[in-house]
Amino acid sequence: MNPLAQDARAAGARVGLTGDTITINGGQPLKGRIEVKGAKNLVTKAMVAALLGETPSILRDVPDISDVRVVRGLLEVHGVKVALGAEPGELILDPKDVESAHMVDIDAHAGSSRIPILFCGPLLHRLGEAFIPDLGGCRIGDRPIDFHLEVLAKFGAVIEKLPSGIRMTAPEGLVGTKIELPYPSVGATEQVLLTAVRATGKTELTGAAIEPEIMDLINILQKMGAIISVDTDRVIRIEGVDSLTGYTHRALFDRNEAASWAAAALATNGDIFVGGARQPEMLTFLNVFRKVGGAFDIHDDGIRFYHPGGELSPVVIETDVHPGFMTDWQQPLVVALTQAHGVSIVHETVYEQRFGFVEALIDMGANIQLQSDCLGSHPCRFGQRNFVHSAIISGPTTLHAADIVVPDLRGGFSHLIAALSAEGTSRVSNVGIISRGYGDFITKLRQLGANFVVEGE
Ligand SMILES: CC(=O)N[C@H]1[C@@H](OP(=O)(O)OP(=O)(O)OC[C@H]2O[C@@H](n3ccc(=O)[nH]c3=O)[C@H](O)[C@@H]2O)O[C@H](CO)[C@@H](O)[C@@H]1O
Ligand SMILES: C=C(OP(=O)(O)O)C(=O)O
Repeated sequence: MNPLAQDARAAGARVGLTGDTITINGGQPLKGRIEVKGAKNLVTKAMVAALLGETPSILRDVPDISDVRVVRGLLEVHGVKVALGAEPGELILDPKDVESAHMVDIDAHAGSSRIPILFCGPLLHRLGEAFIPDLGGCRIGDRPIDFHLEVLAKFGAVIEKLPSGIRMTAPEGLVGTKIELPYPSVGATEQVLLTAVRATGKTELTGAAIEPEIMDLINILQKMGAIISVDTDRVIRIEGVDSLTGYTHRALFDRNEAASWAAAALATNGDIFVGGARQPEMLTFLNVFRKVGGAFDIHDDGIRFYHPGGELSPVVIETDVHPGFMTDWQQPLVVALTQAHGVSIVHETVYEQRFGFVEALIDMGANIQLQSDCLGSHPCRFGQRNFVHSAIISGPTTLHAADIVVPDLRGGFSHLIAALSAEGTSRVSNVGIISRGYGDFITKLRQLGANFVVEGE
């Protein structure tokens, strides 16, 4: 097994996933309606924000994904009572016992998600100390946390690196500051927000990320009593306040999940109505989907994505920070691009190693060449550094069945799509990792008429 798959398998095992291998009889269009819930990349941060409130928070449309379970476990370790609310997908997060909780067993969640790093600001405010275990998340590059540590140090955190993780204290409290991010990192922007809202005085962040999930986190923090303005040119200003209350919020839908099902509709010649998907957050994706030859209808309650017949066309894509084409969308779309007539190019500019999933597609018959040059109009941070971060996809190619070990979340979903579009029977293992970000995906595949068997069921 390759090291990536080993990491992924270990991460899956850590969060207790079952039904890890599925056998797929491909070659049939996916058709039907599924619903997407709140975004993994917002919900997990919204759960952390509840730590900042003096009163309980209510979060709605929480998806049943393992990243939510990991963050729930971390919050409970820190004394937050987490209970299910009256409506399906509703969580009630009560932080009143945080001060009296002991930090035990936090290491049990090490390596399962990247979220623990975002506990630092809230815990420093509430307890004056924080311990962060080794982080997980998809292995799609080095994934350093230098921006996070620099940001926290600027607020006044004292950081001590230990063999088992990172310990932080704030002997003088946390004080607002001026910060400039060298790259608009989603996580580092969230770190600033979650720390600045309760810091003493004002914070000015330039070079901020402005993804829709960040804007929704800002909505939540404002509901809690924070004062945050988002100005032009990636500048966010925060005025610290003395206390925050809990919030009630319905999470933004998961645009990454929606784009993945859209790509599945295109690659399998299918027709999928994604309930809960909205146009504004998907504008950039929809343009590319249309250029490739996919069709969509926007409805009040979701978006219908379908293959309208005819040939698919090649495209040139560069992934980028918002409002660009999101990095999490490229893997599922690449499967559809193997069916386009001509040469497509994908230049990945956000992560330096996000083409690990391509090896399995090549084994299945795809014609994909990987390059370390920047194959796009923008030279990126990875050019001239031997990172294989551009792909040339020549199509159409018939995909045939294979045995695949899923390497990471989005790569894994793209492997599912490939197996569903390929003729024959594929065995896809380590699918548990897909539950990190795709709630109930086995049920949804059934709703869409996929022909597969979960081993052991
Ligand atoms: C849980 C979550 O929300 N994950 C999303 C988040 O990840 P995440 O928040 O980890 O991604 P970032 O935006 O921080 O990373 C972007 C780039 O900045 C670099 N970087 C980041 C932090 C740091 O301290 N130093 C540094 O060099 C990263 O290596 C990467 O090359 O945004 C990514 C980019 O939209 C998405 O793909 C992930 O799905
Ligand atoms: C890379 C991803 O997530 P994470 O940052 O949680 O690993 C993803 O959602 O595709």
